[in-house]
Amino acid sequence: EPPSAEAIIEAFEGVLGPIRTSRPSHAKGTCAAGHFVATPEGARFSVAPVFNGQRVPTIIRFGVGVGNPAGPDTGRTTRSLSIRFETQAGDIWDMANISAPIFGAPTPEAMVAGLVARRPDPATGQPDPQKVAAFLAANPATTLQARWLAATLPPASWATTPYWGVNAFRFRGADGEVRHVRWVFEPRAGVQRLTEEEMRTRPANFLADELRGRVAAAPVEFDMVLQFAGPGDDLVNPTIAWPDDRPRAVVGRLTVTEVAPGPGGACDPISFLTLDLAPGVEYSDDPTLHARTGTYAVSLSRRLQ
Ligand code: HEM
Repeated sequence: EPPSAEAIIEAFEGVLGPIRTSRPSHAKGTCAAGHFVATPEGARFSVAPVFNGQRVPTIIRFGVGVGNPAGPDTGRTTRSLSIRFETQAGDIWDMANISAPIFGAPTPEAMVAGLVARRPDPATGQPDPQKVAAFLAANPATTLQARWLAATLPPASWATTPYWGVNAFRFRGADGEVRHVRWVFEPRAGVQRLTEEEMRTRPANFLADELRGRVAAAPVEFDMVLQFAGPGDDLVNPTIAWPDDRPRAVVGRLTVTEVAPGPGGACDPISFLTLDLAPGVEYSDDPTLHARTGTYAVSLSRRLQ
């Protein structure tokens, strides 16, 4: 039995304290808005309404993978791009994507065990380094994302990094065929990362103003690209990326046209994980994907109390 949503939230709260107003993960963020338009390839690979080629309004949240809303924009953590699509007919699809191709836990059990191992020791207020080391030694898959982040400089802008959906999904195409896919949002501005020097000198809160400046000059765009699973590709473990040479298709373009002038906004009362698009887009059997649904809902209800 995988851990319940309540058990997962309790594990987060054991490390970060009670959830009150901010998210326990990607606590820092800025609301934005724009629209999505699918390509003909999008309509070919999914019968979901979002891919019908019409302009679909979106509510967007750009985030930073920190446990505290005051965390720095310059650290070797993930950045995020969360999107709510809402079609003219009222179909809603929410997704939360990160700036790394893999996740930090292979299963919900490993995620909970990792959080429990990092619970601060009441005597010191710090996690017990021995417990953390023993957990990592016993769960090497939980070190893969941290290794990727250690080897990759952080983005210079929210507009200059790819964002991966990470979990596998099933797309039902216009031909009736069901395909296992993962997606990535590729920045039309190209990939640009901070230098080591800039990591030290950029202010802790540079990302929101940088994005406001960019969008004031011209919309910021991303191509949504599907990657199709090949034979033997892992469909249930988000710590394993699929090989780069798998077939791809550009299925749509996201255009960011507005950035909130300050904190808060329309993205805050959303937990970005609603899937209302069956039969065009469905969950894979990945247990970490299934664990997200209830957990995001519980987190939302606590932070909106
Ligand atoms: C066992 C698996 C996972 C658990 C238990 C989990 C848990 C959570 C929770 C509790 C939140 C806060 C939600 C809210 O308050 O609205 C969150 C946010 C987030 N998670 Fe996960 N997560 C999991 C897997 C993933 C994966 C695989 C990704 C990779 C794409 C991911 C990316 C994000 C992002 C981007 C956010 C911020 C969403 C926003 O902007 O509101 N998570 N996660």
